[in-house]
Amino acid sequence: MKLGGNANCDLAPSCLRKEPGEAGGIKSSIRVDIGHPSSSHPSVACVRNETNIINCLQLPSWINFDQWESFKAATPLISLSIMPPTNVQQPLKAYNPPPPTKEDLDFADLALVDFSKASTPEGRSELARQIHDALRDVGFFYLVNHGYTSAQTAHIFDIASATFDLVSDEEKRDYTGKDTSVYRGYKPRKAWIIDPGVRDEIENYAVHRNVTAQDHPAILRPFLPELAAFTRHNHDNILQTVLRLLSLSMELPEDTLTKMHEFDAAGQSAMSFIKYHPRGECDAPEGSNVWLKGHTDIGTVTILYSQPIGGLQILSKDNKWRWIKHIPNAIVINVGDGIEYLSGGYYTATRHRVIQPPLDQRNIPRLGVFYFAMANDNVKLSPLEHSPLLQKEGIKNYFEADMVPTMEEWRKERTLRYGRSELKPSATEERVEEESIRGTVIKHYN
Ligand SMILES: O=C(O)CCC(=O)C(=O)O
Ligand SMILES: [Fe+2]
Repeated sequence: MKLGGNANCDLAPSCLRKEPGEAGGIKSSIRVDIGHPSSSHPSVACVRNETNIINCLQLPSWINFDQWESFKAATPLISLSIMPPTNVQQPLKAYNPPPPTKEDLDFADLALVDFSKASTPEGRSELARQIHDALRDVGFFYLVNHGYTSAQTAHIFDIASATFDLVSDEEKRDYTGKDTSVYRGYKPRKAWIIDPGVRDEIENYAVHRNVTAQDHPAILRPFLPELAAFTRHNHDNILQTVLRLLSLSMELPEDTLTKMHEFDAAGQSAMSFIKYHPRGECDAPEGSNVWLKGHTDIGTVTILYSQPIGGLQILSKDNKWRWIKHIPNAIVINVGDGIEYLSGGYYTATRHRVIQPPLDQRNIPRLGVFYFAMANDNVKLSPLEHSPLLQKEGIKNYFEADMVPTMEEWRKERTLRYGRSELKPSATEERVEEESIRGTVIKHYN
């Protein structure tokens, strides 16, 4: 193992990055840029003090975790990020979900958007029309040919499964998010109120898109390059393309929304793994089968990797809850509050919930992989008034002029209250509870 004691690391410019907004850009911690696993970017860890890179370590293929742990212990650092070489990965147990339900359920009719058409301007115009109609009529749609193979997606599910099943409760506690205004690290079961006297059985593990911006349990560390590539793919390929189509669909320049969602800007677009533990019969009051209350998503675009265990339902225009059907290796897309406010109500954030899975899948834990996109923190969630379409169709303002939140304010206020704040029963709708945030009403459905 080479432990050079100088700054002569030709990888340094690419492996260290300035923290945005910092004076002089130097922080007393180190960063390792991860690179794409399909490239030949070597695994490297760099150590820096206040001003200089003092040591770069190129990790040879034979390093193991004990050696890495001793290196870390022997190195007086404030913080350290590492991309371990991919060949120290232990193979993970494959996650094998059950087959899709055979029950004849009332499924929502979602459009299938073929992303392979997005590479040409003509294709994007066609897809922009398609997602326009899908969002106006139904609110959710599928994406296929999104660039990840079934095997790549399956391995992300293997990692998600290990995040919950192969980490001890004690270690989970060390990586549990402390700040309840942001999803980061684990959220344990029972943190949220579902019904009076009923708590959730949902475990979450949220990962900032810059995966080295937080520490991870040991089992995940060898997979950080893969997870980094995954958040990049979600952000740069899937999200940015959806945003281009959305901008076009509102007759706006194609980069209108992409500029509001920069990977490197301050913001909270993040990946999440979610595990729903089956609820015991006695844990819920008679007749309550809601696992995650009906809600709108807080951010702009939600990317949900289709998985076979049923339970996700959307509230259709006719006020009926309809199931989302599993399509292997498809992505399910919906828009959240952010797009509703930016589009002045032209696109509404469709309400959705998770209920107990159908009978033939009962008592099976339900695992999900998501990328929850948010606009840059400093984006004001006011309508894109220069859209000719919105001007024609009418623009709704959800907030008084001096109350319009930024994305950061909105996500923090919503996250802080979610599952914790007191909700009032709606005066007009049954099984609906409400809260008011900045003078706008947020509804929660059972
Ligand atoms: O688990 C699902 O299928 C949906 C989860 C969801 O809606 C959310 O976490 O916002
Ligand atoms: Fe949601």
